[in-house]
Amino acid sequence: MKSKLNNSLIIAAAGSGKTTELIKQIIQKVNKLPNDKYLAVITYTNTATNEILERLQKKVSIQPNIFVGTIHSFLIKFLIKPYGKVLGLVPNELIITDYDIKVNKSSKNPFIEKNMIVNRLSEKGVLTYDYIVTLSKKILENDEAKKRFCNRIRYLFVDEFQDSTNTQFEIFDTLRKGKNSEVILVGDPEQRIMNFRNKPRKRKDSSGAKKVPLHPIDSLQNKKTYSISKLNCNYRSSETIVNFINHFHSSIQQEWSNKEITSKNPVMFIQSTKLKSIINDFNNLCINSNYCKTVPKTRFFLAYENKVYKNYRKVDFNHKSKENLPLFTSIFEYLSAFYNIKKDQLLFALGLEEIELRKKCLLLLFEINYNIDFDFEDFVSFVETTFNRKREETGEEVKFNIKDRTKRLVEELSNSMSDNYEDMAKELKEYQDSFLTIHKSKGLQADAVLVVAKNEKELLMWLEDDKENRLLDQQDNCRLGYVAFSRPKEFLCIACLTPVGKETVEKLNTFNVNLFLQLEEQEQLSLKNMN
Ligand SMILES: Nc1ncnc2c1ncn2[C@@H]1O[C@H](COP(=O)(O)OP(=O)(O)OP(=O)(O)O)[C@@H](O)[C@H]1O
Repeated sequence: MKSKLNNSLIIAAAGSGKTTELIKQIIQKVNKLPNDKYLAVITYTNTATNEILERLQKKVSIQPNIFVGTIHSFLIKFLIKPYGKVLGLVPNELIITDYDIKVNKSSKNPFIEKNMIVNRLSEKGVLTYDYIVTLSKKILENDEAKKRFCNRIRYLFVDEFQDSTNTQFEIFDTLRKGKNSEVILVGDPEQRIMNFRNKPRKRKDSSGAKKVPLHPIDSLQNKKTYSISKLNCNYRSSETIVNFINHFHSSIQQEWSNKEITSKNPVMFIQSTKLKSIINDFNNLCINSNYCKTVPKTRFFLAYENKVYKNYRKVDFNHKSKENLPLFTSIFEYLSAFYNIKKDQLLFALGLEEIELRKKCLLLLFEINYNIDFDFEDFVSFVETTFNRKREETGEEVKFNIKDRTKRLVEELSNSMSDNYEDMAKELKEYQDSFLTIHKSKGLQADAVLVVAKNEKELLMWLEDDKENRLLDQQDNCRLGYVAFSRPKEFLCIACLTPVGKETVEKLNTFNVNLFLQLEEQEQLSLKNMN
């Protein structure tokens, strides 16, 4: 007899051990899975896919009817390959590309122009990632294809559901509506920070006014179609940090659950406004047991934009072994193409010691991977100045006409980097300090974290504690604050690069944040007050 289907949305806030819960639920379902049906798990990255597969393998045997993969591989396997050709929507041979088509901003209607290019490519069998989703939706308009799709999958798990687009959700929801499958969505509404990539389109409401619709992870919480459950534990952070982040979460109040983290370090606001002093203060606080009970081993320096820490992103390389890490091989290859020099001649041609070259490669890596506002024009001069290519003998600058090739080369490099994400995470772990954008810090954790706002407005968005205002935030600003504040295990410091007003200080006080002003500045201030 078929067991009752329970479609559910699991709200899993930061540090709640989401993957552990996901694995537990998958195993329960594997035990009930009929041989002729599939259990599918949609993950957000290849790294997440591998982690889930590895952890599952330890507990159950992975049968061919278990699928774990990204949304695009899921759609290709279950919709495009079986029905795309039959329905005459794609030719026989398919090429899948993650190339993002960009049309000229000055174009009259960039949206239509992009669609035309994407459609023309698909006729030739070249499918972009975005188009895979659109095409899948089109396939599901065919009743027979829809029926077969629904009959094939018994259980569908979706990890990081907050980052799905509305169209992706409509595809998952088709399975729920088919009444033969169970859909389990897992995510955290407060960690939805990919709007810059998945911008939701405005739709007309009943009064005819154009509005951006709520993301399904928010709207489903008021409907009965999915049963809602919440993971209330926080296994990552100290009690003070859990209490602090609870002010901002719109749907969960977490409990401090990792009793091994007994320190009650206060959350600090560093009042200096110069980055150098802020970092200096943070360094001092980390080694002052009145503020931070144990000296942190790993630390994150976070900001919205990478450029905040541009002068600090140098990492000490001297203790590294000389083995060729895959990531560096990719960068060496990139440089060799960029300068048109054979790989083994790079050191000589650039006049650098190997250790120097490696340090500079790391700078390049940070620039490509962590700078989301990255500009190709600037990038050429960034590479040229970083490597400062001069003729050894004469010191004369050597110039190449490299601009045209840059974009392609950088894309190739950044693609190979995302494949190597695990290695990169390992490399980063070797360093005690990591300078990251908030986007890149998602899913990671460190003992101590410094989060720097570029101005008071940004800080106030991060500190927004009104649920309605947070829901209406289309730019992810409030949620970026939540992601950053929820990274530390033991110690959290916040700072702002512009002075903050009395009201902001009062707001910080209501959240039990302690203010820190360096002694010298305190003295200057009291002198000023006396005069
Ligand atoms: N059931 C558990 N008991 C004890 N510790 C746990 C449990 N689950 C996870 N942890 C630990 O808690 C920390 C946070 O877990 P994890 O990174 O899986 O959280 P998450 O839900 O993915 O958080 P985020 O959404 O912020 O990335 C990790 O150090 C993990 O080892």
